[in-house]
Amino acid sequence: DLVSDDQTIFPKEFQEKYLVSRGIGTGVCGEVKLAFERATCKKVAVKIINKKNFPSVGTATRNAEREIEILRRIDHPCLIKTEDFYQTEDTYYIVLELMEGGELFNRVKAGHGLDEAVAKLYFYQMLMAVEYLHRNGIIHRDLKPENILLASQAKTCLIKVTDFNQSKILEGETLSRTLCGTPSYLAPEVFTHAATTGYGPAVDAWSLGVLLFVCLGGYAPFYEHPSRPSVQEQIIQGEFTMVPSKWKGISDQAKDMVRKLLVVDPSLRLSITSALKHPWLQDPAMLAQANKLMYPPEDSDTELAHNKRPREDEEGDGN
Ligand SMILES: C/C(=N\O)c1ccc(O)cc1O
Repeated sequence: DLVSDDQTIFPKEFQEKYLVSRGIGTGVCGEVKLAFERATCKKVAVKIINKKNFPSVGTATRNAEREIEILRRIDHPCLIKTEDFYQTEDTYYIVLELMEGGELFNRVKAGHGLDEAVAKLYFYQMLMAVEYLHRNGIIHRDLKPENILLASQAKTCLIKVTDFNQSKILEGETLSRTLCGTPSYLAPEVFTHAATTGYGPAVDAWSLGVLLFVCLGGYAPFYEHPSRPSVQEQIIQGEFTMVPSKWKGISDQAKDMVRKLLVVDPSLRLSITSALKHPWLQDPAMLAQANKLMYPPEDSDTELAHNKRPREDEEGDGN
């Protein structure tokens, strides 16, 4: 095994395929580094996860390989692709698609929300990605701004959801591990029913509601404050405030979407499918923009390609 500049140990076969560069992100479950695939110079992201954060027994490791196979088949324009997977005795190395725009977390500056039109474009793509996961039997369970990546520095860009694989690959989440991260995005039933009746895909609808609240308002709906109940209590009560100064200029339809997602009772909460039908998203210009980002026309269909080819009525040797 060779050691990279900051003492991270990488397996030899990994080093033979990838050249590791600088750190580009850190999360609860591991560090992310930029790397280059030696054969193609293609840039990738490598998530390095210390197994002690995911206590695994023999069966879990076998599960990891099986889960990797499932995840390799996951294919949606708004989901980060798992490109490769290595493990040593104490570490997982997950090679992921690189997103040049980084984390949404860095785009939603404290105190300033995104333009409503930008938030709508991003939120629609998140809904499409999560609806696809649910259709494939995967509940994300950890949707938050750090797990929403942007394809470029442009405001109007493709977004991709990541980390849906970690909890799926690295053995099912235990409630204790779920509670080890920041609870701000966790749905109420994770605290009140998870240990007994468990929880379903509606937890992702709640987290998307929190994400949309943060993108529009520029602050979190449930947050630690000395004079307030604990975040867990605020969530269980569904207590949040849309501060007028922060929400002035935001449309009533956008606020209605947030209010219908941040509903404590999962059976009454807006489902992902219903959210996609909400009036706020019936916006042809946004839908056209999102579809162009998710399904870009093939090169041969773009006007650029047309400009290169002489038209039939033009001079040319006919080839
Ligand atoms: C996890 C990940 N990609 O899969 C990633 C994480 C952080 C970042 O700045 C860029 C990235 O592409």
